[in-house]
Amino acid sequence: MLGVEGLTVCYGPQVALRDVTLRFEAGQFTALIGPNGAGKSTLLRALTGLLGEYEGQVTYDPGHSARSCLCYVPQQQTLDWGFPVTVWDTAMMGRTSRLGWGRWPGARDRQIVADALKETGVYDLRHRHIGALSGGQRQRVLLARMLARQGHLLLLDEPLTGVDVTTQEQLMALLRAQADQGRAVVMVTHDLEQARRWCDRIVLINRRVIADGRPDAVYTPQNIEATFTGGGAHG
Ligand SMILES: Nc1ncnc2c1ncn2[C@@H]1O[C@H](COP(=O)(O)OP(=O)(O)OP(=O)(O)O)[C@@H](O)[C@H]1O
Repeated sequence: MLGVEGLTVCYGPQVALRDVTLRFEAGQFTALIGPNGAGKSTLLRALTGLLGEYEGQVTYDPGHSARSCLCYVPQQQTLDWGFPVTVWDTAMMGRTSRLGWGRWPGARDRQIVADALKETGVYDLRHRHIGALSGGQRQRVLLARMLARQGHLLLLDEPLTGVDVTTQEQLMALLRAQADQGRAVVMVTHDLEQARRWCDRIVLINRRVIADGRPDAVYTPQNIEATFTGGGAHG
């Protein structure tokens, strides 16, 4: 459905990713796991088409373009939470980005946004300014915006950061359900155990792919060591 082939990304002399080939399928919930600076966010940005220069290819299946199908939830701290918009407006952005220029949201769009806010548990906060929310509430709003867009490819960069344990479980169940409904879900996380419980597939990455497969097959001491001791970066 979506993938990269031979992807190499450099920031000046720094190699962020080297010759990465991965394919993400509909109905699959994948966790991207690796240490800080492993290139996980860079990989997600490449998949969105936001990355400027790279070697290799980003591929979409025919009929699926990034423009119409993709939902990207960046790391919470990379966003401007002082921007003067409400929870409702933010979720509606997921809809308007889908509609395109010159088309105004109608009753159906408002219903979709209301449903997304209810599903993520922030409907009652819809009139609140986004700057007045807690970290967990902000994350729920970002997921509501993602749901409102109704895309098929969901890319999430550390969606559980700053979220309490109960909320984390709710959000993971929500993402699992998205995959079960036929969407491709790709999530960057640092939580190995949570990924094991909820995801079909784990990709261990440290500038290159160290291991890729079902959680039990991937979580070997050798793979974990190669990923987190830096062996992956130069090996
Ligand atoms: N815009 C940029 N300019 C220069 N270097 C960058 C840029 N973006 C990322 N890097 C570098 O590329 C490497 C990979 O960064 P990236 O953010 O993709 O890693 P990550 O695995 O998502 O890390 P983290 O878990 O800390 O979010 C890091 O060494 C980072 O410093």
